[in-house]
Amino acid sequence: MNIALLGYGKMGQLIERFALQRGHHIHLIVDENNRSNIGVTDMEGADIAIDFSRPEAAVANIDLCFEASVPIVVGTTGWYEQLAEVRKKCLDGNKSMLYGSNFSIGVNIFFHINKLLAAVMNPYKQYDVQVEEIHHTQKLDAPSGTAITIAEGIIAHTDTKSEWINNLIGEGEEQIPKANQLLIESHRIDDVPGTHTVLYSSEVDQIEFKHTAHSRAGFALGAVIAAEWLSGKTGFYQVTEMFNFGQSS
Ligand SMILES: NC(=O)C1=CN([C@@H]2O[C@H](COP(=O)(O)OP(=O)(O)OC[C@H]3O[C@@H](n4cnc5c(N)ncnc54)[C@H](OP(=O)(O)O)[C@@H]3O)[C@@H](O)[C@H]2O)C=CC1
Ligand SMILES: O=C(O)C1=N[C@H](C(=O)O)C[C@H](O)C1
Repeated sequence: MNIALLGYGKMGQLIERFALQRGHHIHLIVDENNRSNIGVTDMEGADIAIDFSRPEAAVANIDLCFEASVPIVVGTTGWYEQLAEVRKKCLDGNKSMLYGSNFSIGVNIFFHINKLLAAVMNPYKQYDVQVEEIHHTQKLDAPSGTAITIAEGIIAHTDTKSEWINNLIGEGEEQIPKANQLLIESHRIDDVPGTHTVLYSSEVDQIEFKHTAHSRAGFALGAVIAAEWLSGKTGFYQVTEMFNFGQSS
């Protein structure tokens, strides 16, 4: 495939490496030198675009791909308050898009088991649940997109929780969650690629369910595989739809 890379930072550069390894061609790289001039004609000849840019840039990049009728895989997080609007544009215009807070296979297995675990824990009201995420200090958004997906999976399977709140540790006063609120605690520590933990705590014990990324390689390879999966499809997809781990909701 001819790939347009929208964003050429830590992830964009790694995605280029995996894409070349898998026999793809990099058709266009949008970086700080050319991003103010990119238009529909620059997208001509691209079979697919992969966006790993910045929260405030993602939606404009998606719009450009819709206008150019180039399918787009979006890994950028921090723009999900506009998700419903983007989904409508995609479906109304008969365009093609796949997005996901995390493209690694390990985290997608984690997402699946997280929902099963939440359903198992639901009757045991003596346990309170919390999500923790740790990322490098350059991360722009908090909580991480992955932590939001985890929290949504728990809320969907837990009677007592109806919304999440976030405390970014070290940044201002911490909120105390109400009984219906699921706390996501965010920590920023140099060089951490991404660690997510779900904790169920009672007076007598604690259950911890944890995923630790050792590098960004799983995210980058997953994004290239997602582009291959989206190729030839029309519609609006989430990364979780690429996997079939058996019964889930
Ligand atoms: N879904 C997943 O599996 C994963 C998602 N992510 C997400 O991907 C995003 C990028 O992460 P990462 O690569 O680590 O971040 P980086 O900051 O290393 O790279 C982002 C790059 O995008 C550039 N950029 C800014 N504006 C635009 C624009 N309008 N068009 C194209 N590029 C632009 C930035 O340039 P400049 O610095 O000049 O602004 C920067 O080079 C984040 O939102 C992160 O949360 C990260 C890992 C995995
Ligand atoms: O910014 C990052 O680095 C990451 N962002 C994604 C997120 O917000 O969940 C995925 C991964 O954890 C790394």
